[in-house]
Amino acid sequence: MTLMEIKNLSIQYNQQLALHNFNLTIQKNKIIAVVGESGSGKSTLIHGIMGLLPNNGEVIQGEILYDGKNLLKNNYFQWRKTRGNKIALVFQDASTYFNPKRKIGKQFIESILSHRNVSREEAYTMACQALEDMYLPSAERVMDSYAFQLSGGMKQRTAMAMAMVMKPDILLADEPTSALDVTIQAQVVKLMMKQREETAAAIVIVTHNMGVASYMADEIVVMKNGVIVEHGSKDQIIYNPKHPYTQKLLLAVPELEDDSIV
Ligand SMILES: Nc1ncnc2c1ncn2[C@@H]1O[C@H](COP(=O)(O)OP(=O)(O)OP(=O)(O)O)[C@@H](O)[C@H]1O
Repeated sequence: MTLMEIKNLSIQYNQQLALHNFNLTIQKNKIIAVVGESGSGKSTLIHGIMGLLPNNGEVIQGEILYDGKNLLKNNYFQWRKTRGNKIALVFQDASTYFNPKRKIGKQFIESILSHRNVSREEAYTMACQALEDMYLPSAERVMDSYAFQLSGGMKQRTAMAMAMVMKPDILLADEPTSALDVTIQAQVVKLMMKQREETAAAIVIVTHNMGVASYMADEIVVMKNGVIVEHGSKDQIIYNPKHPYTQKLLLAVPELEDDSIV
C-alpha cells in the first residue's frame, strides 16, 4: 500500500539547487535507504518531507502526497498535526533532540499530550511502554533522567521511543546510527527493524553507510549532487549496481563482505 508519493521535488538554498526532480513512492512496511556522499541532498530531502527546511531553504517545485493531500500546502497547524504523529523523525545526534534542562519524562509526556487526548498518567504509561519496546533497561529511570545522564545509545533509543510512541505511518531517520559505536549501531538498526515488523510502518533511513543500507533496506536510493543516480531493490543495488557512482560507494565498504557490519 502506498503511503506517500514524492513527485518531482526540487529544493534550493539561496538559489542553489540541493535536490532536483526527486521522485519516490513510500510503501507501507518497507524500509528505504537513501545513500550518498556528504552534500548529496539526503538531509534536504528529509527536512523537506517534514516541513522543516531552514529559512533559506525553499521548495521550488513538486508535490509530497500523503493521505490524499499535498503536504507542501500544509499550514502551521496541519504540519503540527502530521509531524511527530503520522510522520516521525529521528536524527543523528539525539542530544540536540532533548532539552538539556528538563527531565526526559517531562518532555516525553508533553510530546504525547500534544498529539493525544490522554491523561498524564496514561501518557506516562505509554512512554514507559515505548521505552521498554526499545529494550531500555529501566524505563522509569530513563524518565527521571536528564539527557546528559544517558549514554549515546540510550539517548538514541529514547529518541526512537519518542518517535515511535505515536505509531507513525512513516519513520524518517537521518543518519540515526552514525554517532554511535559499532555494537550500539547494530542494536539501533535491529530495533528499527523490529519496529517495522511490529507496526508495519515505512522507514526511510538516510545513511552514508552502505553496510547499514544493505542490512536493513528493501530498496536503496543512491543520490549524488541532489539527484537520484540509481534506485532499485536492495539486491539490484548491492549485487548488480549499474551506475559507476554506486559501484564506487560499494567499493568503499569493505565490511560488506562481513556479516558484522551492523
Ligand atoms: N541550510 C543550508 N544553507 C545552504 N546550503 C545548504 C543548507 N543545508 C544544506 N545545504 C547545501 O545543500 C546541499 C545538500 O546538503 P544536504 O545536507 O542535504 O546533504 P547530505 O547528503 O545530507 O549531506 P550530509 O551527509 O553531509 O548530511 C549541499 O550542497 C549543502 O551544502
